[in-house]
Amino acid sequence: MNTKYLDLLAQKYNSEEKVVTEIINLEAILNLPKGTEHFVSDLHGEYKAFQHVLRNGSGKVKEKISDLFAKELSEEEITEFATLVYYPEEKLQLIKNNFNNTQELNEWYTEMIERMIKLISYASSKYTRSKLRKALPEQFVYIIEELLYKTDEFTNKKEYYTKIVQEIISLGQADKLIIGLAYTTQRLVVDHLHVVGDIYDRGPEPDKIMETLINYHSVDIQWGNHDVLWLGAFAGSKVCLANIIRICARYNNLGIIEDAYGINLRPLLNLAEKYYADNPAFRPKKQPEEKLSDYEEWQITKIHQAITMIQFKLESPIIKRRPYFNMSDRLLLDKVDYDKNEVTIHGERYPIENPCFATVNPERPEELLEEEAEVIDRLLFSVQHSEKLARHMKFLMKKGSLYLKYNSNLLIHGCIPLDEDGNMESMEVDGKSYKGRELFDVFERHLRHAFAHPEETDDLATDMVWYLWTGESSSLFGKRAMTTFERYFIKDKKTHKEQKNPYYYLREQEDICRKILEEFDMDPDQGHIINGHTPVKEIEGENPIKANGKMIVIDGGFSKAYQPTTGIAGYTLLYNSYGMQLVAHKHFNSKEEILQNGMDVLSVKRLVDKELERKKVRETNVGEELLQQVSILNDLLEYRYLK
Ligand SMILES: O=P(O)(O)OC[C@H]1O[C@](O)(COP(=O)(O)O)[C@@H](O)[C@@H]1O
Ligand SMILES: [Mn+2]
Repeated sequence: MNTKYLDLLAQKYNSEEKVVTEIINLEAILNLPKGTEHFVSDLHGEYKAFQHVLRNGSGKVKEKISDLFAKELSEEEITEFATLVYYPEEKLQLIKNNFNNTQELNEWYTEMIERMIKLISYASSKYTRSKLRKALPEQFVYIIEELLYKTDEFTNKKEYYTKIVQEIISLGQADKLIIGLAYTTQRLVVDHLHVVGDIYDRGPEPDKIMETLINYHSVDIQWGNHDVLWLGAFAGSKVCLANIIRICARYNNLGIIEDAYGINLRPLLNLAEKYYADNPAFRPKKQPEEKLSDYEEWQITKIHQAITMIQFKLESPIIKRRPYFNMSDRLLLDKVDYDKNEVTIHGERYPIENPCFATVNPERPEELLEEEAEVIDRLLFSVQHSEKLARHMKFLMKKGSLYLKYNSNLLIHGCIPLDEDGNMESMEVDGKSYKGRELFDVFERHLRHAFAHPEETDDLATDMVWYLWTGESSSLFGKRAMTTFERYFIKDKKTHKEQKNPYYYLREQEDICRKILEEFDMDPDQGHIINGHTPVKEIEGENPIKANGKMIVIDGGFSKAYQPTTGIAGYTLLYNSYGMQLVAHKHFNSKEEILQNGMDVLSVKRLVDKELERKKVRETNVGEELLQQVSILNDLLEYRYLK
């Protein structure tokens, strides 16, 4: 061990006792049961549903309450108490309205505080006191610790505790304390959160999800194809930018661009008003509760067309300057007969429905009008200067990666590109061929480079970010080609089909999953692949657990727009010291419904894997780090303090 480093460390641990204490502390932590990991994916802007899953810890909160209180509380009381833990502010308000006098209310407060303290004591039993302290509401740490660590045998203290609780109530602090305790419980129930991609697009509030994640105690993110699209836009890719605005227009979410991120859409609207009219193919998709005036709907329809055409035009030069992207089939603007409104795809001619080619010059279809070029430049400037978006994108970079190896599991959003025989599929980038893990690393390097150079808009790194969104060998897209053009303009549904990478049927096989785990230097006996991206079609009998449990698909099914195809809202995964549990969620309607009726949206749990012995921190990623620290501290002890 480098002695310079040890000298530096000795400044922090400047006595033998300090080193010894820290070693003992770390050893103690290593022997605690591993914390609970919570996996969610495909949130797609559905902040409220995500909040609910986070607040109830995919059912863990209620489970702990039932464990503790099943004997003394009825099912109804348990649900009511669970709701108080999920939404303390709102539930307090509702409950308080039911009381007729202060005495009744105070009795209720006393009981709830006692229950909450019991619950916290139980939920924190596998953590150190120091960790629990960090999770407690700051202004009440001292008081809660007094209440938590009371020992019932010393009954002479009982009065003292009763007094503390009474004081809290009479000082008007009971609500605050209950709210603080509720959030502490939520935090204790889940130790670490994994978001397996697709925070953005289709739903209305991705920005709020980002704020939640920024404030969350422990989280990592595996980027999804939609997240990468946003990162690309921020990193200077105009075509990614056109895509995010197109998707926001398509799902009636332009508020995200304008109101949440403060990006001015006026120039785009002016262009749209000038060149486009109503067009059924471009009307926004709405949820039943969303209302738009005819005027608003026309405006969005026009913006939708304007930005879609800009997107198609921007794709062409990239496809042409990167032949190894192998996307020349996608140069569809070149294949349109603008007089007849027909397009030739794979040798077949199709009529174009609902055309909107007013800005296209048939001689040079990819050429942007000066106005279009100006609009996209102004949009890019605005995007790159949005303070809030910058904060969100930087967080996404800091906590995110294309894949993650965590506690012997491999977490990826999309796929590992495979050929039909189950071999890693290779892709050529700038004259060199890559496959498997190496390909992931190349993709990630380019993404990070593009992000570090937002002033570059046409370099390889920036083009590669777009490739990740839509390229045939992208680990995030996982399909051969994106048929956006066909879905807007051609009636014949066979042209809409997007062929999936063989990975999506091969992943049913255990040996393929084992091979993938080995490719990532992981133990195939221990590990699992945890995958998002594709909704599990429960309706059609699809099982989210595949390949003898080696593959777990956990699309959370949060996206309302996609729920009719899945039959269930989706899945989340929990992994604690006893093993893994898959949780199936039903549709989340509203917080109000849960507050009123206590309806919880969880159902079945399937045991994915049961540990024969309870897993300890020692056997986890965190444990590995702690073990290294212990070893360094032992070196320090020997070098500095032991004669
Ligand atoms: O349903 P929409 O809005 O038409 O989007 C469809 C597009 O979304 C994609 O499915 C990608 O999004 P997902 O990652 O959510 O699957 C594309 O393959 C497809 O072209
Ligand atoms: Mn996806």
